[in-house]
Amino acid sequence: MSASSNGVANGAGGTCKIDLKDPQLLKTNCFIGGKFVPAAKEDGEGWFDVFNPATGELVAKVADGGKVTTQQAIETAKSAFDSWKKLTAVERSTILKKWFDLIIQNADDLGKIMTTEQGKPLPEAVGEIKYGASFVEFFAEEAKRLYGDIIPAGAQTRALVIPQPVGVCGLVTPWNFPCAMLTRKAAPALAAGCTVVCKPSEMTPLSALALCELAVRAGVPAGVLNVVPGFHAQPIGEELTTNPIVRKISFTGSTAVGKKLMMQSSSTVKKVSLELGGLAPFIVMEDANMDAAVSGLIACKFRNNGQTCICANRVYVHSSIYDKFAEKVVEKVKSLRVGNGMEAGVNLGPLINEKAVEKVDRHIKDAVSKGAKVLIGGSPHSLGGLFYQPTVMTNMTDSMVMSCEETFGPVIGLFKFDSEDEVLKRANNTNYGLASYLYTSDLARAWRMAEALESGMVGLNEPMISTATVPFGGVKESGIGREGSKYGIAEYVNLKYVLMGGIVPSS
Ligand SMILES: NC(=O)c1ccc[n+]([C@@H]2O[C@H](COP(=O)([O-])OP(=O)(O)OC[C@H]3O[C@@H](n4cnc5c(N)ncnc54)[C@H](O)[C@@H]3O)[C@@H](O)[C@H]2O)c1
Ligand SMILES: O=CCCC(=O)O
Repeated sequence: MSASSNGVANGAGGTCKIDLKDPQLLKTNCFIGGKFVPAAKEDGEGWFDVFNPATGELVAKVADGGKVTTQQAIETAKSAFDSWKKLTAVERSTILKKWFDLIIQNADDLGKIMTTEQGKPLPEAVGEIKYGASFVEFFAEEAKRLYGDIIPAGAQTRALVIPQPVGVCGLVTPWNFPCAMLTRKAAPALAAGCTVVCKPSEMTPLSALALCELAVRAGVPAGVLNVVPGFHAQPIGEELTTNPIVRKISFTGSTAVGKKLMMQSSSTVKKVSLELGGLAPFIVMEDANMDAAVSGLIACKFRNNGQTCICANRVYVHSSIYDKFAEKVVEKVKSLRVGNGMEAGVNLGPLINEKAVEKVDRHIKDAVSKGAKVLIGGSPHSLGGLFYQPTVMTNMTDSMVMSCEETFGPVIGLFKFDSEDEVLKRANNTNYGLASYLYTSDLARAWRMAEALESGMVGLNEPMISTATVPFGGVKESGIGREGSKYGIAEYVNLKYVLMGGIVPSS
């Protein structure tokens, strides 16, 4: 079956038309060698459905790539690597800046595509497009600052260190930030001189493909950026991780899949970066500015309806302020509006799929069965479908699933604690270590606790920690490597050491 020219085809549950200023941004084929092409014959030349999580309508039928399509993309990226790496940093930077400009110019359309396939409210989707674009801008600049070193050596020698692009990179990205997770990888890779093959989530391939259309317009040469969408992730992932041409895998997604890709990548000893799951503790000390902590928690927890890897998952509140804090949080949650993200005034869209709804429901039921008290919400929303009520629970204990499993939904569970030592122990008692949040007015305590928290990132009296300029990433089973900042481009280079001899010292 083939998609119609605007990418919209008839589905049993109705179809969904996206009202775009530029309909050419809605692409449904694979993007290989600078062209939108069907999946390979050997992969069946099939299509898979992308649904709108708010309405259940079919948004588009997208080319269903597999192993052979991925092989073709890898070969294409390999051919493009030779000339792309030879461009000067300024030449690559100029192209990336053009891509950035086009993403910003088309932010409204890109936001509509994202809201339609992912569900987040339109203003939040447009916000993600701008956030995603900021990685392209940042790394366009950073391309020009990929410095090497000269190290003093012997009397007649000098040791040189040259950063060189690693080669073809396989980038695997999730559905929760379909634009920013891709640009956070592709922009530094391209800036460093690498070429890439991306596999977006099967739930949100349209955002990735729209970025490709803009890359063509920006002058990104054919084969430098390739995207293979596919319903079955495994064959694409297997090819990316075992094909010897691919020299680097960068993955964002669940810890379980990250471990698998890391293991698969070991057969060809690839460089690996992993941005995985989190279980962020959000700690409110007795000396915190309570209103700031409440607002911070709402911003942090409900970003993307709780479906963000750095969302607070365990909220620890000092026993002396616990009841008041809970009351204030409930007041704020009452004002959150749930609905279709295309409607004005909506704060929380749908969850991504049935599995996500079941997980949220399971976490709440587990907590309630062990003594938690639901102050607001606690069940699916009356809108039905994938909508869930924003929920606040008290009386949380460490025996509940929410204390050790990522919820990825709009649920706040408040855990009581009595001392700094106790809360640090409980916060660190997990294999995850992505983000932590701490609210306190005591500067010495802020330093002490920030240093003691076992996570790659800490928000100190601050819930919104992500920007292109800082190193994003986790410790323990939350990941390896950093994205964003000067450290983000380092993930896409190998350092070559050259010993230069024959230097005759001046007399
Ligand atoms: N640390 C971070 O920066 C970060 C950012 C966003 C999301 N996440 C995490 O991602 C998870 C949610 O995303 P998700 O549900 O899309 O995760 P997921 O692991 O199910 O999927 C992520 C991507 O991997 C693909 N995939 C799944 N199985 C694969 C396989 N066998 N081989 C190759 N690719 C495979 C999926 O199709 C998707 O493209 C959460 O755990 C969240 O915390 C982490
Ligand atoms: O889901 C995790 C990534 C979101 C972010 O970059 O802040």
